Amino acid sequence: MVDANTRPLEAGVVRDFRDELSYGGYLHLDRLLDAQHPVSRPQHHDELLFIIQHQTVELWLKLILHELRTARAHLAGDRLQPALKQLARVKHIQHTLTEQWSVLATLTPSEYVEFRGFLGRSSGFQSYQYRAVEFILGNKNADMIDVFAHDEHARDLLSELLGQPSVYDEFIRYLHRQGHEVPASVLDRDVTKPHTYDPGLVAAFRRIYESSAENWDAYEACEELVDLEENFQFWRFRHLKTVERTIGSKHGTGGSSGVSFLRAALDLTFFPELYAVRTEI
Ligand code: HEM
Ligand SMILES: N[C@@H](CC(=O)c1ccccc1NC=O)C(=O)O
Repeated sequence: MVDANTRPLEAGVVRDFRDELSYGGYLHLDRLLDAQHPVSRPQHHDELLFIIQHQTVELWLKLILHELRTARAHLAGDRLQPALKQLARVKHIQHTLTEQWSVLATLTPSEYVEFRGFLGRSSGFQSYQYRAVEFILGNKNADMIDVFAHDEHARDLLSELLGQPSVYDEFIRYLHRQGHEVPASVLDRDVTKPHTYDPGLVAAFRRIYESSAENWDAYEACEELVDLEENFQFWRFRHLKTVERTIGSKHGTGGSSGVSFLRAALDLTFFPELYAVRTEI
């Protein structure tokens, strides 16, 4: 134990950053910490929580998208293990994002209603990074881009991802190159449309799951994708429950019916055949 209950600074500790890269400089903390601008008047205490909760989500979404793009490129280049490494990282980020809901759940309905009106028609529905992650995972919907008529950067990003194969498309193409029998209709599909259920693909996965020892790589990758989808659904579910306890069945600021609109998203699936194969085994 230190006598004075204080830790003396060691002689080697760097103190002069006039000519050195500092922590704040490297991370651009000046910009990062100057990006929280509550709009409520008089300023409501809890609006800072609301802003920071969303900003941290957006930072993690940026990293998820970065990792998924790289995972997709690895799959396209037949580098399965590096792709799985990126997906493992995405799964950890998803855990953090799902856990993070508990912070916002401390916002009571009476607190939120005091500044909700100041949010106007803005809504998480307009998160282009969230939509980008959905697109790269295969939940394509060109209509979603309409919301970004005001934002060229968002429109360009989403249009780019809409026209590219999803992570699932690249995985299926990889399986085909590895000699797995995959329906041509799936390989040649219009990638701007959402992936739809294909029984021929279920048959391909069934062969992989029934001879897992001989198809270990593919088998492992299938289970990683199921983890990823499940984690995505856990996030959606926590969002739904947080919304339910905060605004009940009010309509959303973005113009939707609110909770029932969000509940419908729980029926969506990125990888339907990976779920269907479970019934076949
Ligand atoms: C008290 C907190 C929150 C409430 C009451 C709430 C409410 C809603 C509602 C009602 C919608 C439906 C669209 C609309 O009409 O507005 C929605 C969508 C959405 N929200 Fe939130 N939200 C909350 C927090 C968050 C947070 C922290 C995020 C993280 C970025 C988020 C991200 C989203 C996304 C991505 C959508 C679109 C979901 C989809 O298309 O299925 N929300 N939210
Ligand atoms: N849609 C929410 C408002 C909301 O939560 C929100 C508002 C602005 C930016 C992000 C938001 N988060 C999620 O939708 C509501 O209806 O209360």
